[in-house]
Amino acid sequence: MNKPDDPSAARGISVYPTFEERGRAFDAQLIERSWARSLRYGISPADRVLFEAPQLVRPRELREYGGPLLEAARPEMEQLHASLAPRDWVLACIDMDGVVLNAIGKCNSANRELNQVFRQGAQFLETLVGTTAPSCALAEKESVVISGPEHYLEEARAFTCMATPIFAVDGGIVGVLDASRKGPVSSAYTLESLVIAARAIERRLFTQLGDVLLVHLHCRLDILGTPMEGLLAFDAGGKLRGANRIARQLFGEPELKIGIDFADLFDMPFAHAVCYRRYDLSVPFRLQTHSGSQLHACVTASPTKGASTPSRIAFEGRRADVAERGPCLEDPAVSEALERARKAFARNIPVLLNGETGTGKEVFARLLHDEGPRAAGPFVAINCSSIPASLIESELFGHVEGAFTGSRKGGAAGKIEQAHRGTLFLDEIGDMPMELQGRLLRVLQERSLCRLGGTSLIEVDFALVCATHRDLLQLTGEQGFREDLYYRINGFRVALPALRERSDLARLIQHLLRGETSGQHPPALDGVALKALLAYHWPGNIRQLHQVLRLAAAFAEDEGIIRLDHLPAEVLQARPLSVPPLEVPEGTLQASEQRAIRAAIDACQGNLSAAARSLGIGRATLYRKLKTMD
Ligand SMILES: Nc1ncnc2c1ncn2[C@@H]1O[C@H](COP(=O)(O)OP(=O)(O)OP(=O)(O)O)[C@@H](O)[C@H]1O
Repeated sequence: MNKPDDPSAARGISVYPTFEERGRAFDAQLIERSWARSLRYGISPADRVLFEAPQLVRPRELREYGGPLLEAARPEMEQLHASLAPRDWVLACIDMDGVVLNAIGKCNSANRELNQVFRQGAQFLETLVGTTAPSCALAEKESVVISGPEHYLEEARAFTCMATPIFAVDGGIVGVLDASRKGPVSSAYTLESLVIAARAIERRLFTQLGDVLLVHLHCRLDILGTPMEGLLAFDAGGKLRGANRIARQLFGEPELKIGIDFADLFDMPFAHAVCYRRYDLSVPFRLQTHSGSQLHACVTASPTKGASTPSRIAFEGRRADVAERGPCLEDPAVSEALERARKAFARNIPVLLNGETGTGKEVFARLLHDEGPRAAGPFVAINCSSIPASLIESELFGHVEGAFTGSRKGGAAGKIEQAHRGTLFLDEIGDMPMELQGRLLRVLQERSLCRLGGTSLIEVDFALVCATHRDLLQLTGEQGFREDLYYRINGFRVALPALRERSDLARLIQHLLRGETSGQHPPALDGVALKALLAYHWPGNIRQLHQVLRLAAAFAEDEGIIRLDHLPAEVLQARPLSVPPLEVPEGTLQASEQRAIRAAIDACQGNLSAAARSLGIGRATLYRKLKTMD
């Protein structure tokens, strides 16, 4: 074929790097095809189009018809431009008709011509400008770099430009993102940045879908939460509303038709995925496709419009105790109580914590200390129920040498003295012997104490936090606790809710699981196991939950996913009694059927084929029925 302006011939005499030198995957045929089309369109390389063609669309009209793409592209372009700034790139967002919606470039002499070429409303279609990066990327739906003489028009040959397509949620091309600059450049880094920005723009287009469930997926766990993850959007009925290009590559394009059901793609009921969102859990879990592929997934609600797209979901986690990781306090009642208690504590008002065992009373007390005005001082805790009555007096008040047989040489300071300029935490104060209650009251009133066996007064200055699982007021009525002491320690009372009453149980699970990993991702939680944990009544509260998760994470170490059989018997046995009520009227035939289906799925640990067999129905029937359930 006779090609008057063969791009490869031009390359031979060029100062521009060769394809190989640019060190990137590159399809030379893509440019040759574009040149062939440009020739066919009857354009002459000598034509002057780029600088002189009239503006096709006025900027005012652009805002209207290019609005959604522009809105999604602008923040990503600004960010990319800032990172490329020292090298005078002009970035342009161009719609599917080749019209420049927006361009960003510094106003300097190096950019003068490109700012003119990429003016708003100018059009880049192969039929008008021949081979350029944006026109070629639009035609080929592929990323492309066009350097100097690879441009069809002579007037464009002083530039290097690269463009990458932007795909809409339905898979169609919606525009391209272009980066251009004068002269030859090494392009690999810029092209990579451009592609990542385009993926981020596509993620922002998902936010324009409104209220959808977003399923983030990839076969590699470390890709989840990055712009390179697969993304599917489902409406409340489980119907597919959008899929990004990476998800389309994972499934194969024909599979992902808009409107198909979640259950047509995955071996998991949609209701389980919804369960992750309901509790706002971003813990990754395994999702099996009907073709048997195992994907890592995580579910989020669609981010609110305009909110920045998180570039990374926070999966980071290593084994660390609560003190290091910080407690989870997302239950509004708990966080509100903490806020008030902080204020009281800062004014030296004694705080009394009431709550069942394991509800986090000591964690709460430590938090008050760590965030209070005495944080630089000591935090001294003493459990009044675990020390024998005969020892508690010396433990609390200290003793002088010779106070009793076996007393320490030189005497010893008690816990109250040790808490000087810090915080004294008296746990299980309801178990303090009556006779000591009077002595404690005196210390609190006089701010001084006398060591056991001693005569001199020692001044003490400490903040006080007490805790108990008992009803102290009732105890005062039964003569088990001094009423005057009760009012003295009860400056501000906080009733810590039992775990079964907390609204942040799912968050706590996630939080504690993160602590069960050493330098890697936390174990994922199977939907059925999550439900069982949420349904259990947790008599041992957070302490018990922590133990259960620690054990389950150890059992699930090889698989990386916690399943029902990794949970202890007491959690499983309690399940049937406490499965959350179904959202269909009790007593109807439909309600009974749904209960039976859920029970079968739970019993089969989410394996739908096994559940269908146990129900005596076909798998397709089970899918059909699941579609009608939440
Ligand atoms: N908000 C929280 N976030 C994360 N972990 C917590 C939280 N609260 C408590 N825990 C964990 O739960 C366990 C029990 O907490 P803590 O000892 O504070 O409870 P407690 O009410 O003082 O118990 P007890 O009354 O039996 O002394 C600890 O392992 C602690 O790390």
